[in-house]
Amino acid sequence: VDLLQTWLCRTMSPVISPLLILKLKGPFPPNGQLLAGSNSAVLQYLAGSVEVRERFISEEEEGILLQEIEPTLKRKRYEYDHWDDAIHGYRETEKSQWTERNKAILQRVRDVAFPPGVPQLALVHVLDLDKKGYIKPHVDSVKFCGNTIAGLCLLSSSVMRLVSENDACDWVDLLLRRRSLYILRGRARYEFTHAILREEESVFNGEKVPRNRRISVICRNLPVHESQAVQ
Ligand SMILES: O=C(O)CCC(=O)C(=O)O
Ligand SMILES: [Fe+2]
Ligand SMILES: [Mn+2]
Repeated sequence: VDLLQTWLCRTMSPVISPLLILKLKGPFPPNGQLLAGSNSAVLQYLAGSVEVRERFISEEEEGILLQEIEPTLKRKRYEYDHWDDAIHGYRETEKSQWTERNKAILQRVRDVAFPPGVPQLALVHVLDLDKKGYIKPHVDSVKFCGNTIAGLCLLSSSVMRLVSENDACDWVDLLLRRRSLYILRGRARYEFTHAILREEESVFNGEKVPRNRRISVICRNLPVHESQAVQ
């Protein structure tokens, strides 16, 4: 029985379950659905700890963020060949100073992601993935990052895959459209790895999600021991 389950898991996980294939006949994504998973139990398990908000920023706001980010990024080179890195084809920066307009956008992110008074990292993480870039499955360091990760997605849509660390058969894909905000908390942040799929694998519910250069702007809170230390 174990062998059979393993075999089923291996054949099922990269493709889509029959349940989800049925939905493909409708508009894409079906019912505006942004989450797809290996089974309904895993979708339910993560329901309270994953959020995707489409059109969280306007095109104009995306442009204003890019204007401030681009000069810093352009001075760096994309990194490709560090086999040990979780991220491939990227450059990044951390930023604490923002123009008033962008401060207001980031404050909106913080307001929906974190309850009032939660100690947050002052530095905002800006990650620029090349068209060929991708993020391998990983769990963010519990030493440096608290229970919530909130990321704004600029320039390109992409697919984020969450896979249970207990059972690789349990996975959920998120459709992260350009200008959406995603939030991972609790279970999704601690018990599942997250990854951004490479161009060749960038498929959601059977539909190709074209990948281009993608920039994420990520706000995080502090782990509890850190926030206690600064009080
Ligand atoms: O680009 C993203 O949205 C996720 C980045 C990420 O997983 C990380 O920096 O730990
Ligand atoms: Fe991460
Ligand atoms: Mn390295």
